[in-house]
Amino acid sequence: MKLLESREDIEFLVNSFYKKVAKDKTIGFFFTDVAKVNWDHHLPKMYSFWESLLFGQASYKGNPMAMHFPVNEKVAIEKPHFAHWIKLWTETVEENFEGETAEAAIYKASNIANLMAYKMEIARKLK
Ligand code: HEM
Repeated sequence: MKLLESREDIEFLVNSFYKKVAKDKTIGFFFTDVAKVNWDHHLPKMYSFWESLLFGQASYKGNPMAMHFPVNEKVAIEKPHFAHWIKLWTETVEENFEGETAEAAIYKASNIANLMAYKMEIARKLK
C-alpha cells in the first residue's frame, strides 16, 4: 500500500472517487442530473482543493460551501447523502493509500461534510 504524497496521488484518488460517485445510486444523480457537472472543469478544481488541504499548497481559490447551495435548492442534499459521500470517500482512500496524510484526507473530509450538511439544513429551514 502506498503513502498519499504527491499531486499525482491526489489526481488518482479524486479520479477514482468521482468515477464511483458518477455511477452511485444514492448521490450520483446530484452530479449527473441536478448540477450536470462538467467533469473536465470539476476534477481539476478538486485536485487543487485537496492539494491545498493536504499539502498546504494555495492552489485552490474558491468557496467550497457556496457551490452546494444552488444544488441544495433544487434537490435537498441531506445528512444521509453526506454520510454516503463520506463512506465512498473513505473506501476510495483506504483502497489505495495508507499513512498520516491518507488518514487526514478522511478526517478532514468528514469534518467538512458534517459542516456542509448542517449549513445545507439551515439554508433549507430559512427558505
Ligand atoms: C452528497 C454530498 C455532496 C454533493 C451532492 C456535492 C455536489 C457537488 C456539486 C454538484 C458541485 C459543483 C460541480 C460543478 O458544477 O462544478 C460540487 C463542487 C464542489 N464540492 Fe461537493 N458535493 C458534496 C459533498 C462535498 C464534500 C463533503 C466536500 C468537501 C470535503 C465537497 C467539496 C466540493 C468542492 C471543493 C467543490 C468545488 C467548488 C468550486 O467550484 O470551487 N463536496 N459538489
